[in-house]
Amino acid sequence: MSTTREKLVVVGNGMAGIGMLEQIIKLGGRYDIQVIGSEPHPNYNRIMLSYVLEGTKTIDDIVLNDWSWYEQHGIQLHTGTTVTRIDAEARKILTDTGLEIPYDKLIIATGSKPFMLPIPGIDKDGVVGFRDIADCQRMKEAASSYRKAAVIGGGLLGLEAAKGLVSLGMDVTVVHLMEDLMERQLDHNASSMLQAELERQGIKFAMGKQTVELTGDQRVNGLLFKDGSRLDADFVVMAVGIQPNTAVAAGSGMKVNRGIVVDDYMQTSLPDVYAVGECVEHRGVCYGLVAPLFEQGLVLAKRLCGVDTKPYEGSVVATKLKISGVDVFSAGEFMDTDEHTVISAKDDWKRTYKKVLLRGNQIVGAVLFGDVSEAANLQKLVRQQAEMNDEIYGSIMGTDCCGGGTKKAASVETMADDEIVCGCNGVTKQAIVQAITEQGLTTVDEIKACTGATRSCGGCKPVVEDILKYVLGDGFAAAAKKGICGCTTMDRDEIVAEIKTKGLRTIREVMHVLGWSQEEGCSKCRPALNYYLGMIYPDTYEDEAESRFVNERMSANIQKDGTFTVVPRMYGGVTTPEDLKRIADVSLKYDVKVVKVTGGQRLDLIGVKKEDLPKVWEELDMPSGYAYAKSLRTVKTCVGSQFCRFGTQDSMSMGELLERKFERLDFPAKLKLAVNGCPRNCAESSTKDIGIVGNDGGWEIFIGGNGGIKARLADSFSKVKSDDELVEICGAVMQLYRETANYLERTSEWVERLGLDTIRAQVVEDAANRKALMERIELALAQVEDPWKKLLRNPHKRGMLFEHKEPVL
Ligand SMILES: Cc1cc2nc3c(=O)[nH]c(=O)nc-3n(C[C@H](O)[C@H](O)[C@H](O)COP(=O)(O)OP(=O)(O)OC[C@H]3O[C@@H](n4cnc5c(N)ncnc54)[C@H](O)[C@@H]3O)c2cc1C
Ligand SMILES: NC(=O)c1ccc[n+]([C@@H]2O[C@H](COP(=O)([O-])OP(=O)(O)OC[C@H]3O[C@@H](n4cnc5c(N)ncnc54)[C@H](O)[C@@H]3O)[C@@H](O)[C@H]2O)c1
Ligand code: SF4
Ligand code: FES
Repeated sequence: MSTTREKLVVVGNGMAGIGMLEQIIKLGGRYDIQVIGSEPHPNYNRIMLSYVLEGTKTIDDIVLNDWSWYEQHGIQLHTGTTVTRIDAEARKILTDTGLEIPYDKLIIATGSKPFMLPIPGIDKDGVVGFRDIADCQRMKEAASSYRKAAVIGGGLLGLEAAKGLVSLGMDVTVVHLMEDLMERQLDHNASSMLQAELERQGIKFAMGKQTVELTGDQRVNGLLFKDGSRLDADFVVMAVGIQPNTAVAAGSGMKVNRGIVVDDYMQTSLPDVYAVGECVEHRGVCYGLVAPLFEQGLVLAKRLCGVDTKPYEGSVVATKLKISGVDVFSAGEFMDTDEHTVISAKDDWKRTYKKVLLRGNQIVGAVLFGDVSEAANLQKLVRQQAEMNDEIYGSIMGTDCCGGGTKKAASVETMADDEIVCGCNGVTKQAIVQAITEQGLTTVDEIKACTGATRSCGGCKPVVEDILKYVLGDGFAAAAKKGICGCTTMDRDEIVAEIKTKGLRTIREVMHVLGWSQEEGCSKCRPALNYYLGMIYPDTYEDEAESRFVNERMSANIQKDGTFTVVPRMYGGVTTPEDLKRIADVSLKYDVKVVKVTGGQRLDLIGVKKEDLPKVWEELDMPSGYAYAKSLRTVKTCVGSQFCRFGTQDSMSMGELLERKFERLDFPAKLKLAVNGCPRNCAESSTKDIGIVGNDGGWEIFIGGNGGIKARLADSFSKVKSDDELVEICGAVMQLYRETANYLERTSEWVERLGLDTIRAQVVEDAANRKALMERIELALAQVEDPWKKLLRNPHKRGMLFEHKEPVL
């Protein structure tokens, strides 16, 4: 028996080709594999280029299979190499680098290229498509040297490109041929709501414009439209659709229409030659999204491994725009006709819109704007062409009152094993179930690390969570439960509940009554219990300073040389010449080593000796900036409407108001805010725990942002019309966070754990609950006092903490 393996050659090192190879590896296929790719990179997640452009991901972050993956699986990779010809008779491919590689089975996965409008000026400098890493780098470079960008095409790609360029500081106009954006996915209602939202985020639009020429000398300097009008632009991104890469296939005699024609098993018109991905035309359709290409890849991989498979019968596509704060979803049919039964709801105040289309009684399409919590569910229903019934209606249209959890579990049960749950990464229900049962996974994060599901747009997270609940059943709650430290098996919720029901009042009492394994507790549980008790009994609990971390005990940040830092409060980042003079005098007098402007717009006096701290605070006579505390740190503001010509809201005054109102309160972890006068967002709301952005009609609130190690963009949470509403929603969010977060849990983790919808339901939708939360935070706020003022009044404590010779650590 021959031991020689068959030669499998893949042309194209993109998501489709490599996704299919991953399946072959999983199925144990035995081939000698070679991959040829034009780009100089290993396989990466093309869809994440939008995030690379806006700066929230790096190229390294989006690599799907690094160089070692190819080595590990014995795959020979030729990067920077383009296949120029297929010799189907001699069964070999030829490359631009002079390679001739024989094959037994050949897979074409050459994807698409951006369609460049055939107009005069298209070859000028400063005109790019947006398809690969090189394009992305060109765009980032342009943003550092040029200011006015035009993006031609208001589809998914054009809008994501425009948002990325706005984030890079460019002045961006989207030029769109039609009157409605994303007209291939959205109806007029959703489209106009989308446009309004994107305008709020700083994108400009030129609608119904046909570009007939790109003007300029060597470099583009503008666009000329058919109606004679013009637009200045020194950088142009072409995003008017894509064209399958078929040249090599066509040149080898394969049947090619718009794409390479394949049958239901991805076979081309030539023997032993297959094709997958965007280069393919299947039953007359060329796809431009990743979910179909993973479905195609799975069928082909099974075929090549001799595993029984259903034919590929086409995909029902769903889209989600990857722009933070813009929730829009579309699946299946989206334009209503006389043949449809239409279920719809539009709320102009909340700026939400839902539409579900039925043919007969079958769900054949859906469009959502503003609230996409039902997206994953609807995507499945549309794919299954499910029959509408009262239960489904109730859950989608929000008239449901009970039993949601049970229904979700049931709907997971009816999913086919090979149904793709994560479209972006081609992960099936079966792969997730196997990962849970065989590897003992208990969290979505573990499933993400193991299977890749939820790794990209995150749209599949609710379904992954449902699968987790469904597979683990009662074990889900047990698995999720972990003691807060080694001293107890109780989690936060249980401890807080026991403190309340048993009326426990001190740390020692909690540890004793709840059976702590170590009588004195540990450095993990003591600060946590101190916080929980203070949160539960704000007006009566006696804070135990010795249970706090050293920085909080000293009300200053200790540095590596043993000195401390002093950060005076500057409300909203605004100061006065008098305060600055005092800071300068004190800095000189006490020999401050460095005065540093912090990321939160405050002044940090670094290098103050421990014994000088009380005197420094006394002479500064300014409130503490709490730079050491699990508390409200800073409210960063932009200039806003007082001075900025773009400003629609007074961000400086609002920042000051919020900082004065909520300072000094204990939180589970540090809390940072930002307030902006308009969607240009100069004070960077998206990386703050609470980010506020002014707009013409009021304010938009974002929550759960984080710019630290685990960076996370804040989610759009609520839009309000008045300053009072803004303060109330912010206060209620803060109190809910105080009451439900684990100690040290940042809002970025808290929002992911609780879910935005749960938080919104308690804070925005339930007015009575919001009021109650506000009352409780007001009670807590009534107790707070500046720690330095308090300390300076207490000579004994001052002596003990700062003039005592023993180390305090
Ligand atoms: C910015 C951006 C954002 C996107 N966002 C989403 C999203 O959110 N959701 C979604 O579903 N889809 C999204 N897409 C679309 C998605 O990325 C594509 O559907 C997917 O990458 C197509 O995979 P593919 O393997 O068929 O083609 P590609 O990923 O294009 O891979 C083809 C590879 O083949 C190489 N190649 C071509 N010709 C040759 C040759 N002759 N010899 C050697 N190599 C060759 C190309 O250089 C390329 O590397 C996005 C696309 C872009 C550009
Ligand atoms: N979030 C996502 O799912 C996502 C994001 C980016 C890209 N993609 C995919 O990448 C591919 C490319 O995206 P795309 O947006 O370029 O393609 P597209 O075909 O979806 O949209 C192109 C848009 O350009 C408009 N247009 C066409 N000719 C024009 C002209 N002369 N002037 C102005 N506008 C014109 C069209 O009306 C259309 O709305 C698509 O397959 C898309 O699905 C998906
Ligand atoms: S400073 Fe404020 S108001 Fe002015 S452009 Fe920036 S975000 Fe808008
Ligand atoms: S569907 Fe986008 S990450 Fe899963």
